[in-house]
Amino acid sequence: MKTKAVWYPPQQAPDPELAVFTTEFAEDTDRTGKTLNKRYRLIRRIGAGATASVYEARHEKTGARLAVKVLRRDLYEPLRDFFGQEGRIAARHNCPHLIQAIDLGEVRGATYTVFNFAEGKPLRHLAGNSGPVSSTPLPWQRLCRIILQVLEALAVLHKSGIVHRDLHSSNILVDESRDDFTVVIDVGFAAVMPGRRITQAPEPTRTIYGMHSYVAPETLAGCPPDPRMDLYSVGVLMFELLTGLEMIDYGRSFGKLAVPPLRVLAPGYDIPEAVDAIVLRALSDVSVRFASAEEIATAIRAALAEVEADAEAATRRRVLRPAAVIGAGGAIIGGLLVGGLLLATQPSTATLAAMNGEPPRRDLEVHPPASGPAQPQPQPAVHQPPAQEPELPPAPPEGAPAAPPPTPAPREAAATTSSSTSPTMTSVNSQVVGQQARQRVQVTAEQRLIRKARRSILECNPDGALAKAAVVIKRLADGSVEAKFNGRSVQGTFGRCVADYAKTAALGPDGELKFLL
Ligand SMILES: Nc1ncnc2c1ncn2[C@@H]1O[C@H](COP(=O)(O)OP(=O)(O)OP(=O)(O)O)[C@@H](O)[C@H]1O
Repeated sequence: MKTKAVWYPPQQAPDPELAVFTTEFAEDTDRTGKTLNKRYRLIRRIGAGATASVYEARHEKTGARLAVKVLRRDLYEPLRDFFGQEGRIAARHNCPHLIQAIDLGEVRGATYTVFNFAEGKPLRHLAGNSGPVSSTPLPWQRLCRIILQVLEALAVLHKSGIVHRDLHSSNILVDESRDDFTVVIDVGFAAVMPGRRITQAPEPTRTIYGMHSYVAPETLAGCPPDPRMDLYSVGVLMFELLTGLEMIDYGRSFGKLAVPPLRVLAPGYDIPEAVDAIVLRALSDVSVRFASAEEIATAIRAALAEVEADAEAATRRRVLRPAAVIGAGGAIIGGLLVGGLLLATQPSTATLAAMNGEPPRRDLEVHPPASGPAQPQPQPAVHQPPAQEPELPPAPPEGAPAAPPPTPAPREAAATTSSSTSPTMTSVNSQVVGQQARQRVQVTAEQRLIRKARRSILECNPDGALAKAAVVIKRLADGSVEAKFNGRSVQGTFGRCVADYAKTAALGPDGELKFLL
């Protein structure tokens, strides 16, 4: 089964009475230097928000490093109990990736919660980004490893009937000195699902908390808390950190939004289609979204394993070839060279399909990273979600021929909105992924060359017309390398830049690469 990156537009319109409030708040009293209940010495304030101030603190007796969150005294009275539940939620689990509360108290009318101190910096600051949104994409493998830890924390919350509701890139702390150890903080907006309530505090009704673009569409439509709402936020996190672009606020863009594949928005970052498919599915209508944190985690692990299998196979080939050559003499050298050449010049099925008259890909404008962050353009809806949960097709039997590699989806087909194109869902079946891994091994050498060529060409900043060109790169009889775009040579700055890359292209004699940019 192919892993296709498809986005299914959310079907629920935001509640028409939805009004957006940006909370204005007065400066909260800074309690730095104070000791709460003779126990917690507040060393410095590390955060001040709408509901609380957070301090780095020391336990007077044990010297333990802690974080103490003191609710604002002027907090709207009915909300005080609600936010007070954060400590109870954060104390009832044993997950290293979820912040743990160790005490609750009150001092002169101020309610406070004591947490273990989580080292690290907010996820959005990881790649040196200091703005509200990460503007430099994180390498996908690194991000996936961080997200797996976030999903572990979510799985624990969800099993206890709790929805976090405020997952965003500031509420995830990542410790680079400990191999990106990740902790999810701030369960202050969490909702406890009916039947699992742990306090009698009334849930604020008709009020939606959270960071605009991270809030799931069905939340804005007024649906009751559901773990899948957090999975939408995971999709937004991945989208923003993989592309360096801000996710469009669904509440303000209902009906106008389409989420294009991430590889189109962030060319040159080698985002595999499997990861693209995961993000688009997480951002899709709730009926087709992943059902649980574990389900996304399984899909992410499969994507990581697939790439690792590719890399291992490539290493094995690199190690095996010279040994065989040395052991068997000149005749085999000739054979291997021919074999290697065949491998390098054999276009993948996808390339062949595209080059053989199938409609070229008509994705969005391609924005090379060098030209600065691009904004996703409003597009027509891509697919309607199926009426019910789509069934995953059964895995092919062991030994069955591998499915053909994904063919670039023509935009025209992708833009049809109804039953004409039945949606294909991401399969998380490991057997199928295994098939894909085996099949990809056969084309890895060529894929690697194409990847490098694409990246180098995109770094030359092709203009809009060339950004989607069919490219042919060929070593000529005189040893030089020629690059043609839609059958034509290119001139000017772009042409010179491409020519510089061509001089370095690792193509054998008569070698040729064909691909869509
Ligand atoms: N346990 C912790 N360990 C280390 N730092 C923490 C911890 N808890 C919170 N912080 C720091 O304090 C900041 C504010 O924390 P938190 O998000 O919980 O407060 P908040 O008042 O709910 O903030 P906001 O309104 O911005 O969501 C965090 O961004 C983080 O940098």
